[in-house]
Amino acid sequence: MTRIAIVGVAGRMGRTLVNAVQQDPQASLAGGSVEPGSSLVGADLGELAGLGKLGVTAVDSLEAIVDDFDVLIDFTAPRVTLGNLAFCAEHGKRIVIGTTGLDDDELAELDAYRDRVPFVFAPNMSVGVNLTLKLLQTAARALGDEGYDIEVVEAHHRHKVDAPSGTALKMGEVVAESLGRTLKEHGVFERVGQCGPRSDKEIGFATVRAGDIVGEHTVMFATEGERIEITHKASSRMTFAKGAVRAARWVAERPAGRYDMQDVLGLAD
Ligand SMILES: NC(=O)C1=CN([C@@H]2O[C@H](COP(=O)(O)OP(=O)(O)OC[C@H]3O[C@@H](n4cnc5c(N)ncnc54)[C@H](OP(=O)(O)O)[C@@H]3O)[C@@H](O)[C@H]2O)C=CC1
Ligand SMILES: O=C(O)C1=N[C@H](C(=O)O)C[C@H](O)C1
Repeated sequence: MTRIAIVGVAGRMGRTLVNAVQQDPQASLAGGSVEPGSSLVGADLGELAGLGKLGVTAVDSLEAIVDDFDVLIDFTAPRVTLGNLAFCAEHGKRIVIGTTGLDDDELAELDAYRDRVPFVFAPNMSVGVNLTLKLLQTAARALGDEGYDIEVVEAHHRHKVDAPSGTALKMGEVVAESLGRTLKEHGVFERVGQCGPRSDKEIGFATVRAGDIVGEHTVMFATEGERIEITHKASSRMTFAKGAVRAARWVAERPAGRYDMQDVLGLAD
């Protein structure tokens, strides 16, 4: 049985994760945290998640539950996540990180923990998106150098704070790597005004934010006469939450290292 605690348990993903842990017979809900000073400290996690009382209450400090859990699941914000990674290093815990929007410095800071903490870090925990990454690798190798323009389009709910999504960036990176390109050199994140025609090798990104869209990603390979689109649409956050719980069970048995969902799902090259 893997004992799991959830950081940001009152958030959109936090509440969904409570449901996913409860549905998994090999996982138990060991605790959950909310932001320090939150009015939800002491709230029952089951009630937060719409499941009725579970007898496990929200805390505002991981110290309070440090002996109760084996693996932390964190879908919050970059600085919060990095603090929790340090906590895990100090206390011999494991962590699954779904947080997106880390900048280059934050990514370097995260990476520095790879020898000290077993952790899974992935911008999208769904099986479907991770399979899509493999399809993109194949498509990019076959089409990318044959005159096909590559564009990534993503759509999310109106509350999302980072753009492009972590998944869109990952999709762009996979395509770029397959073609010996980099997003630093070839990524185009804005087109406005007299921006001129596109260049052959650029990889463009477009972002939609509207209503309650859970998460949609399309990578387009377009040339004269045809267009191929590889699309993933999430219709429920449970797909991410179930993946995260699967990752928590998986990482509970692993030595220190930085892993992603391709490792968890056995899809890594
Ligand atoms: N990898 C994946 O598969 C997925 C990743 N994500 C990513 O997960 C992240 C969260 O998304 P979402 O759930 O929609 O966002 P929410 O804003 O709904 O949830 C984040 C929660 O974290 C809480 N929080 C902030 N600081 C702390 C703290 N110090 N301790 C404990 N809790 C804290 C917030 O509380 P408060 O509201 O009080 O500030 C909030 O409840 C985003 O980066 C998103 O992109 C989302 C879905 C899937
Ligand atoms: O913020 C979200 O909601 C999501 N974020 C992730 C991302 O940035 O890729 C994954 C998913 O699409 C939902």
